[in-house]
Amino acid sequence: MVHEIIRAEHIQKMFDRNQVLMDAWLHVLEGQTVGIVGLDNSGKTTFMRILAGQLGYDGGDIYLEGVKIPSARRDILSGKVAYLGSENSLVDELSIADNLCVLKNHPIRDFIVRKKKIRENSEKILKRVHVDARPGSPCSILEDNEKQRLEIAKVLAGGARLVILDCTGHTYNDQDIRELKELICSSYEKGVAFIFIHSNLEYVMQLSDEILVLKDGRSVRRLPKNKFDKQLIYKWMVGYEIKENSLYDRKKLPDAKEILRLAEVTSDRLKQISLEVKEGEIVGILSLSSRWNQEFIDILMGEARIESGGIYRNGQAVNRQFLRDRGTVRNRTCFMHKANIKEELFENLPVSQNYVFLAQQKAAKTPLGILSRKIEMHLENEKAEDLGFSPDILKKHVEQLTNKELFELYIGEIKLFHPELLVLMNPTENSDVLLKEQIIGEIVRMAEDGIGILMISANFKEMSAICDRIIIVRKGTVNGIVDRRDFSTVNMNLYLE
Ligand SMILES: Nc1ncnc2c1ncn2[C@@H]1O[C@H](COP(=O)(O)OP(=O)(O)OP(=O)(O)O)[C@@H](O)[C@H]1O
Repeated sequence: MVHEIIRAEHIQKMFDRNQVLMDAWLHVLEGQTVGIVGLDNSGKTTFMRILAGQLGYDGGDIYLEGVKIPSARRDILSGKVAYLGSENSLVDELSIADNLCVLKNHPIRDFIVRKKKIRENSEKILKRVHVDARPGSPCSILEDNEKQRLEIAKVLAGGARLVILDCTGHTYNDQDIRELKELICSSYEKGVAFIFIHSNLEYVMQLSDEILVLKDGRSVRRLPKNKFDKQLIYKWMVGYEIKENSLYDRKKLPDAKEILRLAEVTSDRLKQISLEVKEGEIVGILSLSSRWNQEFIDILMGEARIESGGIYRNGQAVNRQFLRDRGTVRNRTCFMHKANIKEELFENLPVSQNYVFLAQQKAAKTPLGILSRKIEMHLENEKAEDLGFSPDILKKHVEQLTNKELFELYIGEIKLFHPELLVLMNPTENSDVLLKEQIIGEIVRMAEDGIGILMISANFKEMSAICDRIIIVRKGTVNGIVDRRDFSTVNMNLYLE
């Protein structure tokens, strides 16, 4: 007989006067993965944190392994349900073995025996989760997805029966999804179950046995695997029909000049990378390594050194100082990594004041004072609409912004700078299907305005909707360049394997 691990009925939750969950329900059986999908703010994370005992709730019932759990006994849930969010809990500076700390409740009688056991157990776990590293190595050497698999193994070793993977903001590629699926399936024999949340519906469909659609705080549909249908699921999520990754018309600008060129750039992780971006072009880089991506960005931003090769802007060789000076009259570059947007802003100030700082940076660092109020008023009165967002956003503090508003703010900032080069890293990461369409549409419009765009992502489908060509990076080097007209016929996986 298949056992039920968790069942939740009519869950309700208020934050202040905001009713976030109205009627959320689900049940998960042993040996099953349930995918949960819904637009941003539909209440997925709140619901999951309630199931994991991290948050209380105002109405409804939760049953764990058939037993009703009193709402005051959240500790029972947190003992059996592990919630793994987008931020991983491993400490980069500690060794993998220390992070796993697999020996629980052992009296430390013999330090050497203990160390040996920890190492042996860590080796077993590393092998099981297909991570090719030594237990003594620091966690910082691992890719994000390797860290996630280790975390799963860790919570399972700690006795979790339900593992919730709330990874909306996590960047996966097909290989990562295959590895994750293998780990999930091999864990079923331990009598456990999983919940998987991600903004990429295809990944959710690949990993799940059932999908639950959450809309405005209510569970609205539950579908078994043989009924999965992307368009239908989007319709339930959004409320009307929507097409994802529709192909955009891309026109080449006549006499477009070269904006950026890399000639055989080599560094610690980059091996002889050559590429160019012209005005109005969208050039994709399909790379599956987050560490390679980071180093590539660091080099483009002058934060990391290159060992050989050259970087050219508008045909001129440039140095690190020039690259560091982005957003200036000389170096009209904007960089957008959605996950980091907030880091570039002052969270406790209203949006309008953030713009004052940005505008001042642009206007050669004029002192604050009358000028700032002038810019603020200008923004409030005229500029907000030009920049594409509602005046209401200007008054909000950055920390109160929704995902959509943050994006609009960022686009506003880009427009304020009129860059000639825009570097994007995973631009639609952590966005629901509606916001994704908005972001992609905005990128195309900026290219039409002549901005040269370099888009780094692991999402081929999305890139192929808008890019003029895609550069495929494998093991640090360019493994192929595919032109737009060949996107539909070329099998990208061949370049990545
Ligand atoms: N601690 C909190 N205090 C006040 N409001 C909150 C809190 N946590 C969440 N909310 C609100 O609850 C609503 C639902 O948020 P939640 O994160 O559960 O949705 P979600 O579907 O997981 O969205 P996303 O995919 O964007 O993470 C949002 O309006 C959010 O602002």
